[in-house]
Amino acid sequence: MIELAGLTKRYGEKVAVNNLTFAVRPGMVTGFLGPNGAGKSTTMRMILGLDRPTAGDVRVDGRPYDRLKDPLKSIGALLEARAVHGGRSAYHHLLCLAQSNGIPKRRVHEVLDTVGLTAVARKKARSFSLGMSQRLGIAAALLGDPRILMFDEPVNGLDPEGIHWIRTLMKSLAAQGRTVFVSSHLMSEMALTADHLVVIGQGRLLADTSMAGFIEQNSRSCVRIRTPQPERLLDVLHAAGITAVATGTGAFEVDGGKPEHIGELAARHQVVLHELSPRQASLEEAFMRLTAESVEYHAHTGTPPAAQRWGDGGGRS
Ligand SMILES: Nc1ncnc2c1ncn2[C@@H]1O[C@H](COP(=O)(O)OP(=O)(O)OP(=O)(O)O)[C@@H](O)[C@H]1O
Repeated sequence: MIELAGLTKRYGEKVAVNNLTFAVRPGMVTGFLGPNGAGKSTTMRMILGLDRPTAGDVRVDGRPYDRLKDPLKSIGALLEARAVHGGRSAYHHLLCLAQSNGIPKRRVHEVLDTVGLTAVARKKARSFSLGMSQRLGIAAALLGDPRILMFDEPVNGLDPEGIHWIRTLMKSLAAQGRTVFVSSHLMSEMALTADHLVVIGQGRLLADTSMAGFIEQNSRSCVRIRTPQPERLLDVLHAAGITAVATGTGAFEVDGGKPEHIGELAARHQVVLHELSPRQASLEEAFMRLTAESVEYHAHTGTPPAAQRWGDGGGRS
């Protein structure tokens, strides 16, 4: 378990992490989500004692990191995949780590096998691709057989096979009862991996929720309608107790409506429809709405907020 209480980090005027309180529990994958610059890496560095909090407290298995007896046996972390001595082979990198932490040599062979690097174990780390470096970083995290694992953006720059491998590994580590804490700025990735979500923006806690709860709250659907008889349609819908909102592009949207229900109503009242399409808000869009206020650097696309709310799956003339 990792516990944060009022954790805060300032760099001069900048508040990178602002009064974070939450717990990361065992037996599940907890996704740590936030836009770029939200404070994820700073939080993870404080968990590992690499950055000193300005205020608050963080504990790993009930203790501050620097009071852990065998840190690598309590928590393993991948923060920066390329932070390896490039002139060393994968085998020697892991062997040095094992020897300086009282970890038996056989674990080096075991973790090389787990991450699929046995065949290239004697090659210099500087010749490794990003995917191989990520695997080596994960092997180092697993070396002490820790109950807690922490990965900072582990799928960045990986090909689909590498992404699938990391996803499967994280789930299997959680299924073994371990605590798995993984950061990402992609909701779509977390939706496939995490059981629990902690969302931050500008250093503040925005959500601490189960993935299932987040999906249930944010997977609302709507129906998009276009008609050459808008006034008639609105009257028919209004009489049926249905609220339609104009999108500003000549179409209407009914939040949570069913297309068959609206289509039948329109047919019964002889209203001509040119479009009747169900739409689903994606989790990525729900995440963007949640963090919209806290994104530091917006890209100005010129797209109006109403059009960004729902997936634009075509149908626009
Ligand atoms: N050593 C530092 N000195 C000054 N400011 C810093 C330092 N480290 C981080 N920051 C600032 O703190 C904020 C949080 O940064 P952090 O790297 O923790 O965010 P992040 O969520 O990990 O972002 P990303 O997804 O881009 O990696 C940013 O505004 C960053 O510029």
